[in-house]
Amino acid sequence: MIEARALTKRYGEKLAVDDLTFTVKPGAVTGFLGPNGAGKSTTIRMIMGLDAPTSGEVTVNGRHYAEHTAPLREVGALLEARAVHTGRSARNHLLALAVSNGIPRRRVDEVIGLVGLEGVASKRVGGFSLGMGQRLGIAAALLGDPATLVLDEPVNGLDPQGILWIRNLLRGLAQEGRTVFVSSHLMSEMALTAEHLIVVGRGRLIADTSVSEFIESASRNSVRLRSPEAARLRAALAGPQVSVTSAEEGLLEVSGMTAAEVGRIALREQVPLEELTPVRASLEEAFMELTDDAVEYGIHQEAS
Ligand SMILES: Nc1ncnc2c1ncn2[C@@H]1O[C@H](COP(=O)(O)OP(=O)(O)OP(=O)(O)O)[C@@H](O)[C@H]1O
Repeated sequence: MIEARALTKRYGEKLAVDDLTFTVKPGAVTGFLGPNGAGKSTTIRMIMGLDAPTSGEVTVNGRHYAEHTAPLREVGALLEARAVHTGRSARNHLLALAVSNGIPRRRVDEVIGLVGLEGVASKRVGGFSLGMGQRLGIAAALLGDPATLVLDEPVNGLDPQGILWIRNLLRGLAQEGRTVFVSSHLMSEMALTAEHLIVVGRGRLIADTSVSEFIESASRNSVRLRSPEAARLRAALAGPQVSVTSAEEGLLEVSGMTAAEVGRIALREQVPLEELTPVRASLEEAFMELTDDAVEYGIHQEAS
């Protein structure tokens, strides 16, 4: 369990994390979502005791990170992907971590098996691919068999096979009853991996909700239709909550009405329809809409 209360971090003038209060519960994958610069990494560093809050606090399994006597057994972390440049083998890297944290040596081979690195465990880590490096990072996070896992952008730079592997692994770990908190700036990836979402923008909390509710609330749905009498239909569709646009002659895009409602009006007006299609906003669009004014280096700023 991770609990943040009024968590705030200021770097000089910059408020990187602004009064965040949220709880990450065990038994589900919780996505930590926000555009670049939203404050995700800063929040994760404070969870892991690598950065001190300016005000507020965050606890893991009921205590501040620094108060745990055996932190690796409480919380495992994969921080922003960076290759471990070392001449050590993967097994020796993990062994060193285990020994210095009072973890039995046999656990090393267990985690190597869990992440599928058996074949390369005696190879130098310095020569690992990004995907192998990520697996090794996850092995290190799992070493202490922690109840809580925190992963910062674990799928960055991975191929589809690697992404699928991480998705299944995280789901499995949550099913075992662990708390799994995983950051990403990719809405579509999180929708497939997470059940719950904490969404931030410019350091502030935008949403703390289930994935399905988030998509429902953020979706901007519309109806596309084609008719040889589009102009007449357009006039009949007009209303205070309805907006109609037309990108080409005969084609209308209607917001604020369901396809059924549009169909009934067309029937009433005796207007023939050649196409009537509900258009659902994509997940990325839904996410962009919600975080639009929260994007630090968004198109709007670049344009201005
Ligand atoms: N050490 C620091 N000193 C000054 N500013 C910082 C520092 N660390 C982060 N920031 C700023 O705080 C804000 C939040 O950064 P953070 O890295 O937490 O965002 P993020 O959501 O993880 O973004 P990304 O997806 O790009 O990693 C950004 O404006 C960043 O420039």
